[in-house]
Amino acid sequence: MPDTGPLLLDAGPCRLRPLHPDDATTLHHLVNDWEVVRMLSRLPFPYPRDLADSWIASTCQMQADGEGYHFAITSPDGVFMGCIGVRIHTLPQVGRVGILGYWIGRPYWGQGIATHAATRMTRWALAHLDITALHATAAQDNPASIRVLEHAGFRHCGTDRQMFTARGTELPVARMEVNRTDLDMTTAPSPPHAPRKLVLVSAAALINAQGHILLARRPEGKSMAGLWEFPGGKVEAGETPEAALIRELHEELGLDMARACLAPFTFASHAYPTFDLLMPLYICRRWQGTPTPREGQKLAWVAPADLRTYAMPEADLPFIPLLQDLL
Ligand SMILES: Nc1nc2c([nH]c(=O)n2[C@H]2C[C@H](O)[C@@H](COP(=O)(O)OP(=O)(O)OP(=O)(O)O)O2)c(=O)[nH]1
Ligand SMILES: [Mg+2]
Repeated sequence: MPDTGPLLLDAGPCRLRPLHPDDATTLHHLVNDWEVVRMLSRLPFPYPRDLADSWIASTCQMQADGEGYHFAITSPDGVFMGCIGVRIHTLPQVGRVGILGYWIGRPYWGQGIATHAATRMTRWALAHLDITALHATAAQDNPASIRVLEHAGFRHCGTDRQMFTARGTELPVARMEVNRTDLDMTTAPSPPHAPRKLVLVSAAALINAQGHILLARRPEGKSMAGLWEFPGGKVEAGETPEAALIRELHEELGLDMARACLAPFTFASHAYPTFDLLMPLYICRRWQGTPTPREGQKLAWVAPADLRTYAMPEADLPFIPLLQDLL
């Protein structure tokens, strides 16, 4: 089951919350509009009233099964304005991806609501769901929707043709995609020709009595959100790598430990698109306290054989066989 946390999200001037059966009347009133439906590939026009009920029921089931996460888009005082959702698909070679879809009722067009909702949903989905990327399509004659996706961080990755049920025909669509690296590039742009930055990070493989390793999921809002990492953080000016790690493990997990409990194991040296990472990894088997997520991160004790099932930052991948050999 993915880590979905409380499914109530702030998205600038709007809120996202799960759909409930009481939404059906308003949802039907807003979506049964030719100007809305003609841009949505799978919806019929007219949109039957009972389809609103069965759709809402199916979103609850999809969420319970971990197959889709659908939200009502509301104003801060709860006025229903549209829907947004992610459906999980497993693609050959690529693995699990989310398919983003949304619509806004016509009275609420032109206020940037779709952009706020899609931006928040994209960040949430990549931080909380076990997917490698989000995909979306938009009809080529719907430039407003293409712009929404661009603002949310999606890049164009081709064109296709898709059936539009309401229009009774196939139409050309823009295919768009965003992954975690794309988001990091848009949130931390570096000027062209800026010198590359070397970032020094200390990290720990905490190993418990069962020989399991503690991984932490980087929370929404941080770079690489949604990837599982070894707890730790950046070495600050004037700090030794060990002092930085002791400080980070206290700040992030509430643990206390002695310098002598940190055994240097190996290091990562990795060129990310926007910086170079140098990261010593220490082994630690003794500490005081129980690891407690203090920064909203999810924690998991992972058997060495299962490490590959957790999506990790690229720099960490060489650690996996070394830790499996050690343990
Ligand atoms: N802690 C940790 N960071 C990693 C790992 N692999 C990896 O590429 N990194 C990268 C992600 C970040 O770019 C950087 C660590 O930065 P961070 O955001 O965790 O730093 P921090 O804990 O000091 O947090 P902040 O105050 O800067 O937000 O190193 C890893 O296994 N553990
Ligand atoms: Mg950190």
